[in-house]
Amino acid sequence: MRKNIVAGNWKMNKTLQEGVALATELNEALKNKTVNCDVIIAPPFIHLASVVNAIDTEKIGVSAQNCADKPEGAYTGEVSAKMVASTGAKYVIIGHSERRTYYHETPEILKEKVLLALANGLTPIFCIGEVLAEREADKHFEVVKSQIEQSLFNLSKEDFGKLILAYEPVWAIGTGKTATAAQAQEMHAFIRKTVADKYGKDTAEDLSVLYGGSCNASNAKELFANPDVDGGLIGGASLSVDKFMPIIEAF
Ligand SMILES: O=C[C@H](O)COP(=O)(O)O
Repeated sequence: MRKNIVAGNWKMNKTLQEGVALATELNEALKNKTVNCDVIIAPPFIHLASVVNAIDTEKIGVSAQNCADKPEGAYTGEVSAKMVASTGAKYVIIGHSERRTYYHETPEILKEKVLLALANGLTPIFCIGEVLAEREADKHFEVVKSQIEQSLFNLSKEDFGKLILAYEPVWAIGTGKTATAAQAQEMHAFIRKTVADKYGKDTAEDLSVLYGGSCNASNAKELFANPDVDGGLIGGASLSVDKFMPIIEAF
């Protein structure tokens, strides 16, 4: 079902102690509050179980930032979707541009990760988005469509309906350069239409599509006010409760 969602991707930040402290502080801040969105945090793998134990997971969902493209076995250093699920985490970010760029994750690899996440009961938060050169060449719609087609259009309608998508223009990530509300709305509407053409209007209307890229307390309200923007995937501004709470409260 389509929901408003604010998700914080901590990336490679915070020691275990700092991460548990941040999660605990957020939990306190949300304790007696009614908010108009689901809240998710995505700490590093090694924090997952401790964070799950430190918070009320009915109020804050926990996500991994990645999972392996293999179910189990001799893959040194990898963490499987099954292991992620065993910590109590319910979500996993897949296809973040940092994984695509720095770790050379291809559409085929991402396709496997999505299948394994779903098979283990995790909700994938699947990231898509163009780099600056692609936007400047007016190829951003084509690029985003092909990212969706290549890694997700093998899914059944039922499985596709379990996904969350996150549109993150790569040029806006960590740069302080946010997409305008109009640019975000235009792309989110395009994403929904792409999904509708393949799976039908009902699936597209039920899908939550988040925006990510320098989203913060000052621009969240304007971004989230768009009809096709269902929330945000927040990096830098999710690393302190003072910065993250106003984004949650932008709904
Ligand atoms: O996953 C989060 C995004 O990459 C956005 O990061 P940012 O808010 O630091 O730009």
